[in-house]
Amino acid sequence: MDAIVQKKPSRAEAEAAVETLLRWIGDDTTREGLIDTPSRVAAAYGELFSGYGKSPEEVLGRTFEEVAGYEDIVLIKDINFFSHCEHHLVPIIGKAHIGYLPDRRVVGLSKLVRVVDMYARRLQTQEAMTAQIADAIETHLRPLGVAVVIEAEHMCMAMRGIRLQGSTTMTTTFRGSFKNDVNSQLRFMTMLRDSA
Ligand SMILES: Nc1nc2c(ncn2[C@@H]2O[C@H](COP(=O)(O)OP(=O)(O)OP(=O)(O)O)[C@@H](O)[C@H]2O)c(=O)[nH]1
Ligand SMILES: [Zn+2]
Repeated sequence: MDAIVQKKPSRAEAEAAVETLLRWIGDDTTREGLIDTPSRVAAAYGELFSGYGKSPEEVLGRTFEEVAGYEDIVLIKDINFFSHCEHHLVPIIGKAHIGYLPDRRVVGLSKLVRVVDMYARRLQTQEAMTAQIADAIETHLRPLGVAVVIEAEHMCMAMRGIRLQGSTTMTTTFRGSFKNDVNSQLRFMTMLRDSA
């Protein structure tokens, strides 16, 4: 979901909404500690959800080919991220692992981390985030294959609702050679596990 169709409210409207929520939970928004909270929350949301202002083209637009003929899997693991679930606006805390099989072109390693960061800084489900990262790499890098694994804990399950702490959800997306060739998939999973 890249297109934002609704009109963006003003900063003042956002702050007023936070103030309403604070009153709704039962606190006194005129007390000293809360006076600046609507403004702080608006600023924090700007940072926590800055991923809406970025696009995968921007992040993955620059690729290079001078890799001395390297043509094996590139795997970057343990990319830590914080996101927020789209159902409750509560944190999702996790790690992403990305592998791709280059078709001549590679991308700067930090750009893979930036792609994770961009999608993490939007409201998410874990499944969507996994697929979006794979899509972005597939579309902009055109590798022979891409594999994305995400492991995460959902605070909306730990802090509220079912109140289950310490569980990890794993999602995987395999594209291209990783989807079509079980051996590539196994190799990726083995590299991930063995380097743990
Ligand atoms: N599939 C999926 N579900 C998620 C994710 N994050 C949160 N959820 C779930 O989204 C569901 C929303 O269910 P609802 O019944 O609409 O909302 P709810 O009444 O707040 O649900 P409970 O959490 O069971 O109290 C819950 O089961 C959450 O655990 C995610 O990334 N992927
Ligand atoms: Zn949730």
